[in-house]
Amino acid sequence: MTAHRPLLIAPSILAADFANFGAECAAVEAQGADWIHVDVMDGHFVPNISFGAATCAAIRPHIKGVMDVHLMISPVDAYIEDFARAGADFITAHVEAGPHIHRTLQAIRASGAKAGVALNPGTPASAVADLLDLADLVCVMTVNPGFGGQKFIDMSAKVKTLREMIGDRPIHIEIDGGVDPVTAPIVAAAGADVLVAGSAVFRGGSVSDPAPYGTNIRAIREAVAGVYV
Ligand SMILES: O=C(CO)[C@H](O)[C@H](O)COP(=O)(O)O
Ligand SMILES: [Fe+2]
Repeated sequence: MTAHRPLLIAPSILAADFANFGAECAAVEAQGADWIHVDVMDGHFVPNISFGAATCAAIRPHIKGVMDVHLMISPVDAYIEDFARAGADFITAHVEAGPHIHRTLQAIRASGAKAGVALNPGTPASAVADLLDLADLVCVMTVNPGFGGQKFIDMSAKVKTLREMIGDRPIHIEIDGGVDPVTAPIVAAAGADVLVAGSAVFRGGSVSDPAPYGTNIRAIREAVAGVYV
């Protein structure tokens, strides 16, 4: 099912120290993070405001690997170039964010970034059926977007459906929301290969004491080791 790709852990800096993003990104990468997940919220598509493209550009030099930008904004298209210029490797937009997600994914790829499409918990897998040729990543939300630290909503049936729909295409299935060592195996067994985790990674650590980040990342990896094959 997923044997051809490694399981990737993408800490969400929504749970990091906002006054210290650059150092937090470097610290969590040094502790074993595969990607850095960056949550952009506009107070309109979701009921919370986080930060925008200028913050992404500021943290980019502190990230050695992949910067994975999750846009919880509407409209999207006018801002794609800003996030691409900020150095996003993946730009993910929500299927619910507007009437023209197909055009949005085209625009993301045209910007040079890889294109992701996100699904809220209430949106079925079928919503991306005609988008897979334009997508490098499908993000399955396991919380209603807008806040970190929420309780996991089991979307494993949707993940299984997506994995079948995707087949052999090189498209990541990313899980976002409430991922920890208890919930990670549920979605990894269903076919997800990128796990976003904010609270469960940053809990207990800090830039001056980053070792807990590594412990928390390893705990998630060890929890999925038996089921991710
Ligand atoms: O997109 C998000 C919220 O809308 C965050 O990426 C997500 O909530 C991660 O945080 P946590 O692991 O604490 O749930
Ligand atoms: Fe996110």
